[in-house]
Amino acid sequence: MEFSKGHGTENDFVILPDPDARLTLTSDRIAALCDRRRGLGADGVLRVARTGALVDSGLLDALPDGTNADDWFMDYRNADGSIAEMCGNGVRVFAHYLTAEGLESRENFVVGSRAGGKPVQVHSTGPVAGEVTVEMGRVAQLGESSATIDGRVYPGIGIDVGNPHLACVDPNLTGASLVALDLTAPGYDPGFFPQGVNIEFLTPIESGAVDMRVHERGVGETRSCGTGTVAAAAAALRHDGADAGVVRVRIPGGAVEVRIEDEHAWLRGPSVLVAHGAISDEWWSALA
Ligand SMILES: N[C@H](CCC[C@H](N)C(=O)O)C(=O)O
Repeated sequence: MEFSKGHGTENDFVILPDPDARLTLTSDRIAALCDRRRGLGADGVLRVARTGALVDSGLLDALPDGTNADDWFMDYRNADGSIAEMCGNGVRVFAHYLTAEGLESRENFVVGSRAGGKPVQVHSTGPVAGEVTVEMGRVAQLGESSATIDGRVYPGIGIDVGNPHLACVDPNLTGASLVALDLTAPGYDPGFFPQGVNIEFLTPIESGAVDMRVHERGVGETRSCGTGTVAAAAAALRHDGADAGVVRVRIPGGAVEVRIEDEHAWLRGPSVLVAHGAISDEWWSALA
């Protein structure tokens, strides 16, 4: 079974080419594949399938808004096997993979996701390095909530980027003190986020940039979260009394640029394709 491995600012993914959506992606198989000891290791899995094939196989109830049957669809799974609506770093790696592998010849096209069609612009696409801008769509604020670490409360703002986020801007944080935070299991209000939540901790904007770390729903702390950088940028602009602007978001895995205008966001950043190989069919079949 063919696979590729790639990452966007060190948020890493196993890519499974499956145009006709024939693979059975149980949560046990995804969790085993993402396990960094018993599997290949990754923060998530990107199945590469035609949107129409996912509808025909019953994996999608209907074509998501902004997509057509022939579009490639990013069928994203978190490392714990759960399904998430959207993955911003994943769309960049997905678009880079499609163009580097010759599955897509256009520079501008739409990637399907459970949060709808995401228009992408592939600025560069080599066999290893790529650079992509994703039109992330609408960014909606959900109201104030908070996260906790070791009993300390971090006020934040709930933000919907297609998936749920709690972005906590802390004026007392610096890049250095951000590194010291224990992000093993930050607390949040399950009443406010009944489907779980991705939690970002960040500094206020200084010289057009913020520093951010993230604890991802279904994964744990990752070196980067694309939808999380969008939530962070929106929260940082709100902290400064603005609702539009360009923010450079520095994460442990690198840096991306987020532009927000009229409650819509664009995410620009790198993608790296690390490897291509084969997963043992016997190993895969033996998993439930
Ligand atoms: N863990 C997220 C999905 C992956 C998001 C992240 N990897 C990104 O790049 O946006 C969730 O359950 O909503």
